[in-house]
Amino acid sequence: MAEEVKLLDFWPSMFGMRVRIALAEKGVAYEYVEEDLKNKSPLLLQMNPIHKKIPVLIHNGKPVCESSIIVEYIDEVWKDNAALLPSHPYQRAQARFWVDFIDKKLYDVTRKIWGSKGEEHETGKKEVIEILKQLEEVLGEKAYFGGESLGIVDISLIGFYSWFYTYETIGNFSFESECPKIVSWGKRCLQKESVAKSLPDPKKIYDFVVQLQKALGV
Ligand SMILES: N[C@@H](CCC(=O)N[C@@H](CSO)C(=O)NCC(=O)O)C(=O)O
Repeated sequence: MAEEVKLLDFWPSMFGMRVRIALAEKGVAYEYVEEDLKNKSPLLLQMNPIHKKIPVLIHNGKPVCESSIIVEYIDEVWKDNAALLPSHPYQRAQARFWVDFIDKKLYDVTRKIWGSKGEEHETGKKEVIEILKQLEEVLGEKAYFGGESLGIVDISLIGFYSWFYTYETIGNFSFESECPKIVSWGKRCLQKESVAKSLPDPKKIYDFVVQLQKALGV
């Protein structure tokens, strides 16, 4: 039976971008299915009945949910190409720690920047910069969080980089002056075709968020 790979996704999602990049890094052909999150498809509800969220990878009819779990699954199934996780158990544990840090910390505080005003908005800006400065420390002088090549931590963070223009424009600040190493790391990642073809135009994300703010009455 021919291998069937399908990705239920939503174009501005930094979580969906992770899976797109992982599949591209591995050279896996797949069917991209854009979801309307205001009117979720029966397939999404069937394949992810617990969270009802994207991304969902459907591999030969079987769903895998949660973006960082999907990236690890892709790394384990399509072993031949670029490894996305380190091979040494301790280094794998460290990579998973920083993926968990990004998941626990970054999404909620970035949402404060575009999803709220006043004190909450200002707090969000400060917290995002603090988190990115912590990640700058982790990156140090390495080219990537994965060392000499893109790894799961890079893949987990780079989707947020495509939202930087939105955060800076709405928040009226510059990541370049706050965390220059993260900005140059993002540009470096975008030199890779697997990243460049998976991340939307930052200005398209900004236009989407402005519409979202109007809809939410922000
Ligand atoms: N922990 C999960 C988060 C996915 C998610 O929030 N998906 C959003 C779109 S991106 O913000 C989603 O599907 N939202 C639909 C909903 O909340 O109903 C992961 O890493 O895959």
